[in-house]
Order: sequence, then structure tokens, then C-alpha cells
Amino acid sequence: MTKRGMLIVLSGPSGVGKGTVRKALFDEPDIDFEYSTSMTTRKPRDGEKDGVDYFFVSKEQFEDNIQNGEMLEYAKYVDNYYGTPLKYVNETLESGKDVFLEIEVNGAMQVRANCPDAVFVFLTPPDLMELKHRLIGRGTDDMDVINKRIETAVSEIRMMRNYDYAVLNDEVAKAVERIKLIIRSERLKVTRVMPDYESMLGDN
Ligand SMILES: Nc1ncnc2c1ncn2[C@@H]1O[C@H](COP(=O)(O)OP(=O)(O)OP(=O)(O)O)[C@@H](O)[C@H]1O
Ligand SMILES: Nc1nc2c(ncn2[C@@H]2O[C@H](COP(=O)(O)O)[C@@H](O)[C@H]2O)c(=O)[nH]1
Repeated sequence: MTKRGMLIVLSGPSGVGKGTVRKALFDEPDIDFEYSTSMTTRKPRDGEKDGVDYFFVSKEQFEDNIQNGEMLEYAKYVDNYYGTPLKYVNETLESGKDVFLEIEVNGAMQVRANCPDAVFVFLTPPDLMELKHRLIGRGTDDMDVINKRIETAVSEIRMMRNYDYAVLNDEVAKAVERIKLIIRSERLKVTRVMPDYESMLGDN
């Protein structure tokens, strides 16, 4: 029987650098995670591609997917829905591949309730001023949206206590190394390696 893959959930306030750190992590030669593309009702930003950055759908389509039980998790974040399609995650994990989710905290807590073996990592900014600078510097949102995201960030950072690991994103390369360390130690957990030993021991 194929061993189920590992599910990693990366959260943290908008603008902390989740996407930047994930892309740098995926460039590492020894990292082989499948990225789960989220679904959202937010309008695409310049350069964002449907099916790559997100599956961009209408509010009606998103609500239909919720009703049909097609979402692993979902949340309303600053006036839009965001969520993880269930089928891709399940099929990929079942095939033995590892899956990476990049989602906000309310969705992450739904995953925590349904996937107890998942690994939960919270990416933190050095401080709130730096977070605001990053959001402004990214240049994708107007000040009204940025202020709402900073407001939300305060309650999100309070949720960090519900995660397994906190990773400071002061420098992208350092954050990547910290996450790699987490992945390495998670792979050594007894609960993950025990099934291999059980099959080695057979009926003895
Ligand atoms: N360690 C860092 N130091 C300085 N700037 C950074 C760092 N990490 C990311 N950034 C910058 O911060 C901005 C926000 O990063 P990014 O879009 O990856 O954040 P995010 O957490 O994925 O945001 P969202 O949740 O809104 O998608 C980008 O302009 C990125 O280049
Ligand atoms: N609960 C979920 N949150 C998600 C998902 N995909 C992205 N996100 C988070 O939403 C905010 C805003 O994203 P943005 O692209 O508009 O900047 C950010 O925190 C994302 O991590 C998801 O599938 N579920």
C-alpha cells in the first residue's frame, strides 16, 4: 500500500511573504511538494493566471462548491471567499505525494480539525510596520484594502499559538532554511516512520 503523503499548511498574515518563501522553497533541489492551487472570488491582479495563481470563480460558483462538499476548507477574508478544493489534495496525498497549502488562519484551523497528521507552520513578520511596508511595496492593493489586511493581521498573529511551528520571515533564505529543518524533523517522527518498520517486522 502506498504511504499517504505529508500535508504542510503555511499560514501567516497577508504580505508576510508566504508566496515568496514558498516559491524559494520549491526551487530547492531536495524539496518536492505539490502546491494546491486555491479557489477565490477575488478579482485577478495584473499578471495573475487562472489555474496557476488561483482558480478565479464567481461567488455563486464558490457557494455551490461549498454546498456540494467540494472544499477541504474555506474562509471569507476581506470581502472575498478563499478555499482549498478537496479532490486534488486527497488524490495527491493518496498517491503518496506531499502537498503544500498556503492559506489564512481560519481555513487552517478547519484543516487542523480534519487532518490531524498535517503540519502547521505560521510565518511571522519582524513587526507590523514591516508587514505594512511589504504590502505597500508589493503594489497590488489600495490603502483601504491594505489597512483591512493589517487589521486582520493582528487577530491572525494571535492565532499563532494554535500552530506547530513559528517561522520568522526576516530574510527569505533564512525562512526557507527554517522550513526545511521543520520538514526534515517531521519526516523522522515515529508516527510517520512506524508503518515502514511494521511492514519490515511482518508477523514477527
Ligand atoms: N523576507 C522578506 N524581506 C523583505 N520583503 C519580503 C520578504 N519576504 C517577502 N517580501 C516581499 O513582501 C511582499 C509580500 O510578499 P508575498 O506576496 O509573498 O506575501 P504573502 O504572505 O504571500 O501575501 P498574501 O497572503 O497576500 O498572498 C512582496 O513584495 C515580497 O517581495
Ligand atoms: N482559507 C484560505 N485562505 C487562502 C486560500 N488561498 C489564499 N488564502 C489566503 O487569503 C489571503 C489573501 O490572499 P490574496 O491572494 O488576496 O493576497 C492570504 O492570507 C492568503 O494566504 C485558501 O485556499 N484558503
